[in-house]
Amino acid sequence: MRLEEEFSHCDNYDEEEEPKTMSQCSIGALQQQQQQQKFVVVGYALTSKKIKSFLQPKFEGLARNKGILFVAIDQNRPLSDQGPFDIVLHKLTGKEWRQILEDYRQTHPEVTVLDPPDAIQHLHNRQSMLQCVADMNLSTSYGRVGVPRQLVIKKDASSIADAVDKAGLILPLVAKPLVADGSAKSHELSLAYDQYSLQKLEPPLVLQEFVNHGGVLFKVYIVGEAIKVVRRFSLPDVTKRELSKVTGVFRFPRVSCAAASADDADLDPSVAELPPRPLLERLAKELRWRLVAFKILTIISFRTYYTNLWNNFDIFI
Ligand SMILES: Nc1ncnc2c1ncn2[C@@H]1O[C@H](COP(=O)(O)OP(=O)(O)OP(=O)(O)O)[C@@H](O)[C@H]1O
Ligand SMILES: O=P(O)(O)O[C@H]1[C@H](O)[C@@H](O)[C@H](OP(=O)(O)O)[C@@H](OP(=O)(O)O)[C@H]1O
Repeated sequence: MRLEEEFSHCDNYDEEEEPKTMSQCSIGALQQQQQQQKFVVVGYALTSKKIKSFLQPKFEGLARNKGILFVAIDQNRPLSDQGPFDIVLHKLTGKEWRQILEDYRQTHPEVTVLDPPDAIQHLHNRQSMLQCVADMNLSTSYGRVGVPRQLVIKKDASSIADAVDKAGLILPLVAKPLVADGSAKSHELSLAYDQYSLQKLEPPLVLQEFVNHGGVLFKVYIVGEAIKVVRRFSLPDVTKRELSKVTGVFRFPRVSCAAASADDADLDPSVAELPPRPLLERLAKELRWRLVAFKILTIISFRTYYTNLWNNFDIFI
């Protein structure tokens, strides 16, 4: 990437600020900047939903200040005729697009494709998405890292109750579409309280045991070495009493989206305590995740002593 070597600008750029003016940095430095300025060009191929949420004018301005230019890829024209790009950033799926990217990578090895289709294939399916976490079998001094017990139902809603019974999954169950392709539909989740209602679900889906976690979870963002953790409100715990009384399938909206931030909320310390940094670093390292966001649920019933919060917990991702 050309950013560090070739693009030099005034020191101390504040992420929130406009570029510095002449009076703020030396004329010599500015001239040097003009001579050396070479933008990192990011060609992007994203859905209109993603463009709206991600490419906000403020973000584009900030990127420009840092020497990064975002340029839309025209999907109706050959990729090789466009650019030149330093990076191709995409979040599209489909066989045809995959092939286009693979061909482009062959002919343009100098361009960083984020991410190569092969490397992210497993993320398009909620079952394979969590498999690497399960396979890792990570047990640290902070606790065991695992995934909620789950079952995949490919088709035939009438067979779900039997399958759940055989697998020994305990109700209530969170039902998630198997495919995770970034569409609004792929985020439509439901909570099934009783065996009989399971037939109302729509395969293909993943059924996951509901993990009580105190109504707050942690969303972890990893970019290279940088790790950022935020608190989000989540589904409330399901009590035994509620379970004995409630039946049916309840669809729920995106409960832990950015608008559901719990960072400034006055939370019980037993649910507010952030996951320990070394644990997150270990997770990122073990999984070799370089650019990712994931959620951590935990079981609060294990949180016995405040001073010992994150010791010996089951940590669910
Ligand atoms: N096993 C579980 N036990 C309890 N709550 C869960 C479980 N799985 C998911 N949830 C709740 O459902 C929400 C959405 O689940 P998940 O993150 O798997 O779906 P998503 O579509 O990837 O989410 P998002 O819409 O935030 O991208 C979580 O934020 C959490 O509140
Ligand atoms: O805003 P946070 O809490 O980081 O949650 C993100 C989800 O984790 C992503 O999965 C969403 O992207 P996709 O809908 O492309 O999967 C992403 O969708 P968006 O980019 O359309 O906002 C977000 O919902």
